Amino acid sequence: MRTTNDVHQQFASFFKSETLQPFAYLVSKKLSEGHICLPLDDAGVLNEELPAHYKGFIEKRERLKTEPLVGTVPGERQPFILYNNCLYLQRYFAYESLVLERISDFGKTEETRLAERMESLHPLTGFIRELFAPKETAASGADSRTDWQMVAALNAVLNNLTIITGGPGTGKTSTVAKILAVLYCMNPALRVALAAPTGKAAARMGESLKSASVKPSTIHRLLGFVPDSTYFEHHRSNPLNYDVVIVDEASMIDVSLFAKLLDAIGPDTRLVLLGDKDQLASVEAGSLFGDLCQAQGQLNLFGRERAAFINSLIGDPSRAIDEGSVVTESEHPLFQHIIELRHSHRFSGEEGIGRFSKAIIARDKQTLNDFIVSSDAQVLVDTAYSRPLFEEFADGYAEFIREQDIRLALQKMNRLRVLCAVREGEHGVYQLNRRIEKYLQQKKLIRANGGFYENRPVIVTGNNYTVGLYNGDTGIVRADEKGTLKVWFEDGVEGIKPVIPGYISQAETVFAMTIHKSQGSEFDRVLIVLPDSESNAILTSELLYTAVTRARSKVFLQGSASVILQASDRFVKRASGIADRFSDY
Ligand SMILES: Nc1ncnc2c1ncn2[C@@H]1O[C@H](COP(=O)(O)OP(=O)(O)OP(=O)(O)O)[C@@H](O)[C@H]1O
Repeated sequence: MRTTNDVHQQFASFFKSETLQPFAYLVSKKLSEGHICLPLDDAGVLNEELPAHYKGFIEKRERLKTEPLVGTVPGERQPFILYNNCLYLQRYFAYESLVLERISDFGKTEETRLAERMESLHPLTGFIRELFAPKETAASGADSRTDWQMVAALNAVLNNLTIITGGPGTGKTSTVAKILAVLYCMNPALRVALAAPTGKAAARMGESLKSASVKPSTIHRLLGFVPDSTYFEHHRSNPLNYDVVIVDEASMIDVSLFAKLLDAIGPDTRLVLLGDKDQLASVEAGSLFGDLCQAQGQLNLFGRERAAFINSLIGDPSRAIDEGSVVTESEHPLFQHIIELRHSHRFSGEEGIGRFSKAIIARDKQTLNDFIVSSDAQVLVDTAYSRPLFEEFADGYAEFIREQDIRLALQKMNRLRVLCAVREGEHGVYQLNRRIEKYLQQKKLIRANGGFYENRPVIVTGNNYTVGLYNGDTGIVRADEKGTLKVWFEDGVEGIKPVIPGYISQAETVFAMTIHKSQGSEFDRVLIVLPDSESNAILTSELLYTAVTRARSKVFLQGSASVILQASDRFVKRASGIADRFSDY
């Protein structure tokens, strides 16, 4: 059997140079772990990751500079690029360069349009203030602090590129609706595109933005997917023909798609990227969204001139950008381009899911311990993996099984989910799906037979463009009026569509799913089941945070105290050189 390490070894063996081989091995290994490049500064760490026969070679890294296959100047067409003491595969260096170049281009275009955009916002002051008037239902205290939603929306009008990050319920969707309202007011013929990295995330964006007349699509579809090619129809020479492109769940975009998306945005198009910087990054290499959010150290900083202009539109000084966020003008291309929404309108930071998720990100052991010892109304931690709790949660699936109406059954099925960190083992997706099937079978709710049995919830695991099904789509098996079993999927906001099981070659049962797969989805309640060994490297604070924030109202968490605390202590630090390269642009 070929192991993953063999693949890296095979890649390394492809190069004849003894100096290059260990580094080629590590670059390949790091890429498979999601890193864009190999930082060369820590010989100890590098040596730890190398197989025994390469030990000692790392000390020779200075020689890389003279290797014929290693370029040291951007633009050089060598298989490897050594830059800022990081070793890249040429292709990934090129993606990173493209992202930097396009961000810099956005800034140059903005400069030429800023005065005109400011001028056209002025007459809309009344409309804007009304649009953003605090809701009476807003959580107490929400009105007496900077209204970052308003700041984000106004920047999105002024900028060509705006990045909006925020945790669950901080109003990302509400802000998008308001950005569109302002832009439509400025231009009633506005051409809008809405997109997300996966079909599921695009569908959820559609549900959240029901009032928008535009149907969100996947980024691949927006860019014009070309079968059997890594290129898209839209790129720099054939840019997207929209006034504004809004992309949700941007933390899931890998470096290659990120670069291609930015490349397809022309000078007349605004791009707004939304996401949660604290969530898991893309499965593929790159955590660009998070890296860009971290590139300046601090978020929500503005120059005096921009702050004064925005504050003049906000009017109310208590909701304006305060002095603490006003700093000396910066040349950084992302300065005034990233806004973090800091107030959750769904969760209080004082209790429940809001407090628990904040504690995970902050690695606040004391608070996590409080939850472990005594649960609250929204978060119940079960360190004993109690069977009754598991079965009670599984009972929730009876609701969709008993629902006759397929559309309602689909909605009910998607109200709850078991989320696993891993696939294999007692607490992995496969065994938990089987356990739930067995339990529901005992209750005579289903008759699981390994195939497409009636009421089997199914997740599609690969794109099928012919049938119009995408990785992550979920459906249920039900008989049609002739008694033929079909898999039914939600289709648009109101509709459903049946697909013959024979057309679905890549699918799994989805009573339980991986946390990775759950990104971009939300459920009323989730049961998170962690493996019982804290040494599992997959358990990170991002993973736990992503799982917990999938829930709208209730989280059940099965895992030992040490596993939970260890997970929150381990965070993914993906290597990319992007933050250090902004000074070149
Ligand atoms: N400024 C506000 N004042 C009061 N309520 C708000 C405000 N902004 C948003 N909300 C409410 O908070 C809830 C969450 O908002 P929204 O869906 O826009 O957040 P989100 O960041 O997109 O959430 P998520 O991505 O986690 O689904 C909604 O019920 C919305 O009506």
